[in-house]
Amino acid sequence: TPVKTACPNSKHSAFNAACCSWFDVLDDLQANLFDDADCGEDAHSALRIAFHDAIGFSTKGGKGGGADGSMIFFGDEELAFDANNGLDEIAGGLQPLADAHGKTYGDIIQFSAAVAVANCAGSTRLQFLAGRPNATVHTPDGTLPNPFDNVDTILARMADAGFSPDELIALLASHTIAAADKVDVTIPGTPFDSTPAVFDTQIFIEVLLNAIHTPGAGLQKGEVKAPLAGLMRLQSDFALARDSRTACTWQSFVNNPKSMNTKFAAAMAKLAVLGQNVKHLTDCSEVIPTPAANHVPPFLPAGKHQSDIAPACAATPFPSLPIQPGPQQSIAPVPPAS
Ligand code: HEM
Ligand SMILES: [Ca+2]
Repeated sequence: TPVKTACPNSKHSAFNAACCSWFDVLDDLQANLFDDADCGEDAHSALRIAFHDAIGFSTKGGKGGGADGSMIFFGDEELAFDANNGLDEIAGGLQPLADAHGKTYGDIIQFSAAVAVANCAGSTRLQFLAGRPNATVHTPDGTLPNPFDNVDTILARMADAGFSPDELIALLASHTIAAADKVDVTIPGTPFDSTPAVFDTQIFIEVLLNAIHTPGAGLQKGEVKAPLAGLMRLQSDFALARDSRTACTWQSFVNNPKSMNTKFAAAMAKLAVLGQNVKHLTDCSEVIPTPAANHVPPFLPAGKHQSDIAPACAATPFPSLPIQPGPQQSIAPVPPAS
């Protein structure tokens, strides 16, 4: 049976001694960037930048190098793209961390995303493979799906990068720990579901609620009405939840956190190595912490009823969910990173 050996600089021990240096990164990241292993704004941003770095890739070639850290390595160019608005902050936090520990930007981005997800209760541990070389090519603008794109455009871009519609919906579980700073700059930190610090299925439920609220300074490009005060809904999430190609997969996660987590982890494992030769990478998944459990089953937010759901999967009825007790809440913004 495999045995762990103590790592030299920390309280940790590892099955693979080559992974010990990642425990040092973990301790530094958790203490100094993630405010003591928090599922807050910095953790959310770390997951977002992992998507934005990796998706700049085409199975046909001619785009970027995938999960290669070009978002930081060529940050002067790539952080200026509209779709990367706001990612300068997390990039600026990760760059010195990578430099201090002698890690590449491609590795630090995917590592911090896996740790970020682990900081959010209800998630599952993601795979982490180490050893991505430095980026060598700039990613051109236009590789990110936009919230104002139609479903055809979004699915085509994801397919070009090698992802099926089902995999995209699984990846969008990420929007359960997400908020927008830049869609409407008058209301920074406005979350996409009522539980932005919990990796639960609420995003899949709440995007299917009928919507009545226009937050902030009115509806912006790529934004549609929200179901609760304090929430924001992206037009892309709205459309993908209702399109016949994706609606049933979307709904399938509503009452099934286990399936959501399994499929999210599988799609993230693929995303994290886009453009990389996995034969040259070392499995350091053992460094990723075990997330806390979420003991709250999927619910309709207080004040909502089953009749407020607009089901969109023709094949299967929307599951019956308990209603959160108490009066309807206005959802608080995610506080800015300190
Ligand atoms: C159709 C595809 C997608 C679109 C159109 C989209 C769009 C957006 C937009 C507009 C924001 C708000 C940014 C801001 O204003 O601060 C956002 C946030 C976020 N997105 Fe996505 N996204 C997509 C897919 C994904 C995927 C696949 C992931 C991860 C695997 C992801 C992770 C996140 C996270 C974690 C945030 C929150 C960032 C924070 O709170 O700081 N998104 N997304
Ligand atoms: Ca959530």
